[in-house]
Amino acid sequence: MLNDILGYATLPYFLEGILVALRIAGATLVLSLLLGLALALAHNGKIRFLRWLVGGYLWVIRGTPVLLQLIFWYNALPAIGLRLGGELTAIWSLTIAFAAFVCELSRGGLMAVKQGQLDAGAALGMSPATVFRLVRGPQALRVVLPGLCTLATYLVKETSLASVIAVDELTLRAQQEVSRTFQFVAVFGGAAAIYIVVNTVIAFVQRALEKKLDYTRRKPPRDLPSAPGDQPPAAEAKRLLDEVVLSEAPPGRPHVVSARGVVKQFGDHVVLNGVDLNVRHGEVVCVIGPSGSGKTTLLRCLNNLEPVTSGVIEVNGVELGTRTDRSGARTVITSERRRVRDRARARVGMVFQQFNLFENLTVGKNLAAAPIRTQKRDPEEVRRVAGRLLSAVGLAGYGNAYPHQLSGGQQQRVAICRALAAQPSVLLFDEPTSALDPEKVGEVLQIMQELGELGMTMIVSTHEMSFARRCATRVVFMDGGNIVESGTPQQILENPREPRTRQFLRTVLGDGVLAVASVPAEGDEK
Ligand SMILES: Nc1ncnc2c1ncn2[C@@H]1O[C@H](COP(=O)(O)OP(=O)(O)OP(=O)(O)O)[C@@H](O)[C@H]1O
Repeated sequence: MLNDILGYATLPYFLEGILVALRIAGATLVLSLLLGLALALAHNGKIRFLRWLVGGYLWVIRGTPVLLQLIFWYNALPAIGLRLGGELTAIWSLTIAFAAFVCELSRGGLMAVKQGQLDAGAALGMSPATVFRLVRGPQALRVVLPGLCTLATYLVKETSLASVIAVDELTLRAQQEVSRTFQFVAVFGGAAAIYIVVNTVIAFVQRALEKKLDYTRRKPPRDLPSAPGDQPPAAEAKRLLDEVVLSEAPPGRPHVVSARGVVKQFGDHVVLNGVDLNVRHGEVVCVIGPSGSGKTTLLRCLNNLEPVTSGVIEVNGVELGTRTDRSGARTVITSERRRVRDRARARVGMVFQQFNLFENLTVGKNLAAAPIRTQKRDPEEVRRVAGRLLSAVGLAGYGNAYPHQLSGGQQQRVAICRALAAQPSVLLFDEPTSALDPEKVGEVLQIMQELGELGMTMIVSTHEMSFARRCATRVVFMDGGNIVESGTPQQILENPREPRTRQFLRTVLGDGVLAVASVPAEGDEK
């Protein structure tokens, strides 16, 4: 019996049948991948009509058997004048059926990419298409690959359905052979063996692809320093950083950042309540305040990651998120292309609390992505600057490492280098040390201090009062979406005017720290 099965499994007539099946499966896979991805993008997109259309398509396709769809198209296509023949009809029908699965898989993959990855790309001035090509697509592919390969094996088997419309593939040939010889165990056994071999090959390909695409499984580069490198002395670090810090104020522009009457609402919740903030070139502004006071939201508005509800923000002479015409009338910019262009022109660098390094790219590529892809700078020059920056933060030799191979402190140092490599006009830091172990906090603050001393314009949302005291040129206290008061670190941290500021500082610093603690000001709360 085994010999009979083997005989049928190697029968040229059957092998030709599996070739037909593979032709249908291959063409269907490619076409359904393209169609499914387009459907997923439309389903996740902003055009409501397209979302409904795709939703309706998924509803019908998922709700009906593939066999019924195949027979329907076999009859419907000639009725509308399309005589495609059995094989092409099978490809058409299976593509429409399987694109629905690919669409849902792709949507899952796209949604699995963390928002922070997309924010980091946008903050670097990248267009959504560039972020998709470099970051979102590869990361989503890693997630959907096992599902796609399962779909491919399923597809090879489902080609057998085409036998009902007389496509001469393996299952039809096996049926014909059984009706001739009545040896159904040997014939169907032989056909099954062929399907199993093909799907085993697909499983091997899947494993190889998973290994290649799964950046989290990559081994650290051989030349990675075995012990974490020390940061160079401040003078040396500053010499290396000097090249990327804009030391001269741009002529005729008093403020690098100017926010006027900024209101931000999420639904009915007013998070920023008419914030005014002007920052001159070379200033280091530390924004402090209780949790929920709107610090992060302010930084995200300054970078146009969040559109403002009203008010105006200008960075580096570029109005972000709105357009004011000659009569002074202001309109919100809805065009994504325009928002991306403005963000790239304003060159706002951003360092996030959770680092948000591109997980699928090496350290070197993280630094080079925006300067090369978006700013179109010379790749050689970008690589040289990237090397200098990594040396300045004690990470020379880490260019080929992946973010997950670094400690939190190292990742945050790379994130600062990435923002600097794009030559920002201002650097925003959103609680850059909050996610770090206490002993790693110092290494990040040291770099920030060096940048401040070099004249980098920075706005830092922070709970590190000692850093604010030491490095800030101005401290801004926020509460309830308002700037309550601002002044020099001494004024705000040692002698605040406002009762709410005193109350906050007493909570975070303790009672004895405020010079004024024993001298209640007029209106101070008991
Ligand atoms: N996308 C959003 N949708 C709805 N509400 C939001 C959104 N982002 C922020 N908020 C709300 O805005 C308020 C201010 O949040 P924000 O993160 O700016 O505060 P924060 O001062 O940075 O706080 P923390 O110091 O804890 O980070 C909070 O009440 C928060 O719930």
